[in-house]
Amino acid sequence: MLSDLVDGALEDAAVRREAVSLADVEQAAAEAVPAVDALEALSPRERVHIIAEIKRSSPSRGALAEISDPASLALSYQTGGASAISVLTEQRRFGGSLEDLMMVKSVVRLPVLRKDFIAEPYQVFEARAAGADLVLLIVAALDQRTLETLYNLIVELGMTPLVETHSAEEVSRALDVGASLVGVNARNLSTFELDQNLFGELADQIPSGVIRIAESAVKSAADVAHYRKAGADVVLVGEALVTGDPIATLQEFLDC
Ligand SMILES: O=P(O)(O)OC[C@@H](O)[C@@H](O)c1c[nH]c2ccccc12
Repeated sequence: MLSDLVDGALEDAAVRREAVSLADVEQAAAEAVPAVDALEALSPRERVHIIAEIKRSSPSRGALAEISDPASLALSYQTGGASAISVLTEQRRFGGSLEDLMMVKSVVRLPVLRKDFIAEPYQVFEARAAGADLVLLIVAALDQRTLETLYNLIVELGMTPLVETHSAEEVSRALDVGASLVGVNARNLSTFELDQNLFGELADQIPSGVIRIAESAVKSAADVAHYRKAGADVVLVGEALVTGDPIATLQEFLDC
């Protein structure tokens, strides 16, 4: 499944590249408003930070929400106290687009994450050109050399990489490239299995000074408290926010 998602994302990028060349997208990235400092926005504090996600559907959960106006949902997230916004831009299985990200970026002051299956530089330049401040890199989807190349490019463009892991080995690979924002996804992207204990098992391996993010299936205040206790500085929440009342849910989760 993960390699299908990556292949699909690369095919879609190749189609966009027919319309906008690499040189043009590089130029657009260079001219974009500079990225905001996501590390500062997510730096550990007494309260948990929430990255609030905009996601219409997913291969594991099916259709979640229509979201006809991603900008207004993002504004609700900002009002509710989110520290950053994640926008799924993958089209085939998640129903997102770079246009969603641009609309969101035009209305919020919070840092915005491009959540997609990023595997080549073109997609990183596109992210910056669309206004992204953070870019997701999924360790399981990349060989170490590509991970490093993409990581360095994201940093060169002034953005922050969020490096996603799902095992002890992947955490070491994330740390080897110098990641300062490490996510542990409770969901295995190949089998879709969930393991809510994984974050707690891997958290100790992530040194202090590196921001630790717990991702996926955070559905209740109790889940937030569970991850907080296990050492999460940040939780990334999608489904619970797009299917419920976003402001009330954020406030409840922030009170943990
Ligand atoms: O909707 P949830 O269960 O709250 O999960 C959000 C987020 O963790 C999930 O969307 C996610 C984590 N890593 C990803 C990589 C690609 C696509 C999606 C994801």
